[in-house]
Amino acid sequence: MNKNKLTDFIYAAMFAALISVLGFLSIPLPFSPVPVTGQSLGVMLAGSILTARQANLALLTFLLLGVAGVPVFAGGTAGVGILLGPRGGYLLGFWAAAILIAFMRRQNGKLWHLAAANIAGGIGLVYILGVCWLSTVTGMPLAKAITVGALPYIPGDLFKVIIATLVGSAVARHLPGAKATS
Ligand SMILES: O=C(O)CCCC[C@@H]1SC[C@@H]2NC(=O)N[C@@H]21
Repeated sequence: MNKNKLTDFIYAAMFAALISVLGFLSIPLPFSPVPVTGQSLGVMLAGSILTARQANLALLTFLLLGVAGVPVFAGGTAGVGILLGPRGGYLLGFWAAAILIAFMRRQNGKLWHLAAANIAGGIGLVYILGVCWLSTVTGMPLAKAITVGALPYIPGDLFKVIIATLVGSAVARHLPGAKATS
């Protein structure tokens, strides 16, 4: 295996582990099947720091571990049932979001570029896939799915955008081969 591939696998494993650990920060909401979770912060950090290829590998590893029964999904859950259940769209959204953020991030770009990428991927894309899936799987009308599956999470996820943008830009500057943001 060449050095670049090894680096990709090491970074992917580190971020799959980070997202899994942040999944234990999970707060159930009584009115929704979707918990507040730290996972999306890990997803935004992956997109903010890794290349698109590394982010893809990280999220693929995270999803495969969860499907294989390792308790990496929110609140220490696992299994294909979670992926096919009401929360599955958010999990697929995580995958797409990490790749989108990494693609949108500009080399030596401004901090607000990274913040915009985190909002587009970590909130926009995750919510679109999550809410549409939630509505389809549960039979909930779309408006209700937006009310219980998106609106309550916006303040917390905007806070995660700020953290991921500041931490991501600082870390990326010091990682070999990573893209710096100023
Ligand atoms: O079951 C899982 O592992 C996925 C949970 C998804 C939670 C979503 S992600 C976007 C929104 N922000 C949160 O803090 N929770 C929801």
